[in-house]
Parts: sequence; structure tokens; C-alpha cells
Amino acid sequence: DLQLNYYSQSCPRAEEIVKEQVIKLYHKHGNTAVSWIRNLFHDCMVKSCDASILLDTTKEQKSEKTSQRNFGMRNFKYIETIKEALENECPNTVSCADIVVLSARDGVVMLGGPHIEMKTGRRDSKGSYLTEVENFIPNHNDSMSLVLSRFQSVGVDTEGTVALLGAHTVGRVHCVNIVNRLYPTVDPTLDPNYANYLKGRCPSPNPVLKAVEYARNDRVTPMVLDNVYYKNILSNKGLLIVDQQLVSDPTTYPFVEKFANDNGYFHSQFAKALIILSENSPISGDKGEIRKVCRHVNK
Ligand code: HEM
Ligand SMILES: [Ca+2]
Repeated sequence: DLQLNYYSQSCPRAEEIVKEQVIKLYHKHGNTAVSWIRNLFHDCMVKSCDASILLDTTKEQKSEKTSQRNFGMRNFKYIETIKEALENECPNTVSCADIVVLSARDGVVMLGGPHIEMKTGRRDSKGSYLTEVENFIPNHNDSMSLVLSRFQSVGVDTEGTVALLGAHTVGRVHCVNIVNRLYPTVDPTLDPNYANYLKGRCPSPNPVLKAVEYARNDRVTPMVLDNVYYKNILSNKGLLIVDQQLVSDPTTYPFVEKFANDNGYFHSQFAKALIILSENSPISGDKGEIRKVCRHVNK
């Protein structure tokens, strides 16, 4: 079972080592901290927090990273940097799944979010679940009722879902995920000045998939995990359809207002929901394994 400080006997400095590495990496590549938060969602949502997202494609199976829903995910190689630091001190002890969770926790702090107590003791999957990804991770233009039901299935309620989407207060979105709101006509729910900015970022209606054309999720404080996201969507400056729907849907709107008015309250609800997500069906006992390298299963 998961517990606080699971490694206190087997690797007393485990959490400290993860934090040191997250801080170091943040100072070299600030966007690593952003990636760690997205990693937690894309790993934990699909079956369990079991580091299945981290596995590379092999002869036997294709990586979850190849799913369209995981498009744009980056910095996986730096997970290995964290893992190597842990292996140096305590070989074969700390799971990649716990690295996913602890690095997200520390990434949140680097981006000015709350410190969140997270349990550890997860084990790593022995395979990936590419074909399952689309059953769990919603698309950027799915309906709010589908989004809410997906999160409900892992125990996150409506308020928690609205809080978790606040993660879109950091990072970027590639033009492929935006152009459907700009061309041939501008989505009427989009602020016209903001639409012009987005057209400047994404000048072509048919962007090349891998082109480095993207817009910041939040232009005001793009590297701070704050409630500006909610202020943006209240003024029709949501980037994705799913973001903007939080305002137009009457079940989510009250929470948008609450979070927009109170950053501390947003942080507390974000923390609560991230813990629930991080505890989604962990692998424990003698199932799974502790990977030696996060991108492939043990030989
Ligand atoms: C309905 C739920 C969600 C959908 C449909 C969704 C969709 C997306 C899309 C399409 C992108 C842009 C990818 C790209 O073009 O590069 C993105 C980025 C991001 N998402 Fe989500 N997301 C959802 C929920 C979440 C949650 C719950 C979190 C974390 C708690 C999260 C964290 C992030 C982060 C941090 C980025 C920026 C990544 C970067 O800059 O590298 N998302 N999301
Ligand atoms: Ca997973």
C-alpha cells in the first residue's frame, strides 16, 4: 500500500534526491517542471500511476508516447537523469512510477504552486497500454460531460476536475490543437484580440504536425502555477475548447469563478485533486517491478 515516505528505511534520501534533481533541471530547462506535471496526468489517468507512459516502443509493443493524446509531451530523457541519481545511491529501490509522482510534486513547487504531501510505494508496469490511452485521456475538443465522467472514474469530482485543468496555466499548446478555433472562421467564443494574437502564432490553417509552432497556455504568467488561467477563460482567452468549456458549462462555471477570485483556494483544491489522481490504482505487493531504467522494462 502507498504510504508517506515509503523509502524512509530503504532509501532515506530518495525524496531529497528527486527534489535536488528537479531543482537542477529546472534551472537548466525551466520547462522540465511543466513536463513533470503533465506526466503525472498522462501516466496516472491511464489505468494507474505505473510509469507505463515512460516505456519506449519495442518489438513487442508500441509506446504510449505515440498516442495522439500524448502529443507534445517532452523531457522524458531527464526522467532518466533523476533515475540515475537514485540508482547511484540506492540501486533497484525507487520506482519510476514514484519518480513520476514526486517530480510532479516538486515541479509544482518550482512553478510557485503549493507543496503537496504525496504517498509513495508504487511499482512499475511491465508493459504499456497504447490502445487504452484514448479511453482515459480526453481529447482537447471533447464535451465537458465526457471530460467530467473520465475524471469521475478515477475519483476526481467536478471541482477537482476544474482545479486540475488549471495546470493549463503553464506550458504550451501546438498550433494543430488550436487552428480549428481560428480557421476558416474564428470561434465566436474567443476574444477577438486574443484570436489575432493566436493567428500570429499560428499563421497557417494546416500546420505541420511537428513544427515548433505553438502558443503559451497563459501569456500573463506562463511559468507560474496560478489562477490567471481562470481569469483568462472568464475573459474568453481560453486556448483549447476544453478550457473554454469550463466557463460555458453551468456545472463547472461556479468553480471557475471561485478559483479566479482566490489563488490560495485554487492551490488547495489543485493539491487535493492531484493527490487523488496520483493514488489511482497503484501496483503493489509482488506485482510489477522496480525498473532499472525508466524507458524499458527489466531484462
Ligand atoms: C480534459 C483534460 C485535458 C485535455 C483534453 C488536455 C489537453 C492538452 C493539450 C491538447 C495540450 C497541448 C499539447 C501540445 O500541443 O503540445 C496540453 C498541454 C498540457 N497539459 Fe493538458 N489536458 C487535460 C488535462 C490536463 C491535466 C489534468 C493536467 C495536469 C494536472 C494537464 C497538464 C498539461 C500541461 C502541464 C501542459 C503543457 C505541456 C508542455 O508545455 O509541455 N493537462 N493538454
Ligand atoms: Ca499509466
